[in-house]
Amino acid sequence: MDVPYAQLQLKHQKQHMVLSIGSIADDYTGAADLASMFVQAGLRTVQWFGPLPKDQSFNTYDAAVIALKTRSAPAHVAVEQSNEALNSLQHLGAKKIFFKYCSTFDSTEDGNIGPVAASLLDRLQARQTIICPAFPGNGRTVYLGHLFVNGCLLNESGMQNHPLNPMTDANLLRILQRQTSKKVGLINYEVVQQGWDAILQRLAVLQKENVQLVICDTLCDDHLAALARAVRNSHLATGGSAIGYWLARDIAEQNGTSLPWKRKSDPTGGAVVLSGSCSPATQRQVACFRQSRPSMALDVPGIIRGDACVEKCIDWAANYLGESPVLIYSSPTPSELAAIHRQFGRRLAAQAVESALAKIAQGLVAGGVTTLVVAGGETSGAVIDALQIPGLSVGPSIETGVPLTESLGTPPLTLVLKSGNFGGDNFFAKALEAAK
Ligand SMILES: Nc1ncnc2c1ncn2[C@@H]1O[C@H](COP(=O)(O)OP(=O)(O)O)[C@@H](O)[C@H]1O
Ligand SMILES: O=C(O)[C@@H](O)C(=O)COP(=O)(O)O
Repeated sequence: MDVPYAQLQLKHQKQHMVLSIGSIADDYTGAADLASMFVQAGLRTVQWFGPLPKDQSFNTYDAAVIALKTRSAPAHVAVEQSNEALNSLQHLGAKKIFFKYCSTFDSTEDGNIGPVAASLLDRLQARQTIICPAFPGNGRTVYLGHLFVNGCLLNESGMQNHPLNPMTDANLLRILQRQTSKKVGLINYEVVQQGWDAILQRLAVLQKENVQLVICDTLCDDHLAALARAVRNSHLATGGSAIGYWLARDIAEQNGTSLPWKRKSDPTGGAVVLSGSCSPATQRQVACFRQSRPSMALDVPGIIRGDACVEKCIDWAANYLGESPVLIYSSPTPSELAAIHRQFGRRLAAQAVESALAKIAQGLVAGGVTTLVVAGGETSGAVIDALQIPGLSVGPSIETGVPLTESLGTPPLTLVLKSGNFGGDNFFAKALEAAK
């Protein structure tokens, strides 16, 4: 049975427990997106890479977002890591749990949204959760269970060409039901439109029918606000960062205002942009930045052959450090990407690019770089892991879903982790300006 959320809040305060909400995100940029929403809603937020350590205090934060790299992992690995993350959040008293996945519902053949959501339900002994990927502010809406990106069906939005998780179906009921044995259902827009009490009633009806995973039509922010209000007392909610914002706002309104964010990092070292995203928005950002700043494309076949491409990029970038930020990228067009996949295989090529960018990041930080803008979720995961960054203090948004952050640990670095499809054409310059 779910306990009223307000009662849990009181219990936390009495026991000096700190986290009002704990989240598990399936990739690093998605986590940054969610963390930025929490901050915007008024919660002091830490982003942590992996389970929160038990011997460390997080009592200066209202919210924690655990970033995992599970989006493209085998389903059993995603479930195992998500469960470990859940344990660590529960240890800190976070009884409101939010599972964050992509607003384009990025999935593998086997999951991982269904298996992870199902496992979290079981572990929390919760009977139902909403499935709410929509992000109307960024053009992602759900209508009659179908996901649209800027008015195009998901499978016609460019996501059908994604290098790791090509999305070739827009029907969320079909996608999710393929991933889990738990029953999947829908609350359609006619109900959502009527407001939170109608949603609550419909959830109760579906619960009687043993529907545990409830996809929610969402066309606008009013729908998100109503959905968040309807699940105020649920232990588990799942979705994109937009529903995360409304859940956090509900909590922040009860908690009061948070303190302003302060930076400790030195912004005067060198700055680089590393991009391994092939998404259309990143393609445009790469093209825009290249017009006015030094840039170098990765030689992917060379990397796979074992040529000294990484060293070449580091040496090249070193010439500019202190003078100008530089861009190092691999953002091939869909046809170039298809050719690479044919020649080397999808996984091998992706891993080679991730590993090269991660090594370049290591070399450049060792050489004095203190600001990194990284484009792409998997790419960010590889870079953060290579730099052994434990967590981030999350600051204000540069653009929707992309916050300015600072690494925890020494020396602090200024970091911007950008989801592939987020940001305007001039995003890289804007992020570097915000990082100054
Ligand atoms: N030339 C390339 N050939 C094959 N894979 C590539 C190439 N360039 C980038 N990739 C891979 O594409 C994937 C992009 O995913 P990601 O970084 O999550 O970006 P996004 O946020 O756009 O999804 C990464 O695994 C990256 O290594
Ligand atoms: O929900 C979203 O769209 C983002 O938060 C996100 O997860 C994007 O993933 P990547 O494009 O792989 O960065």
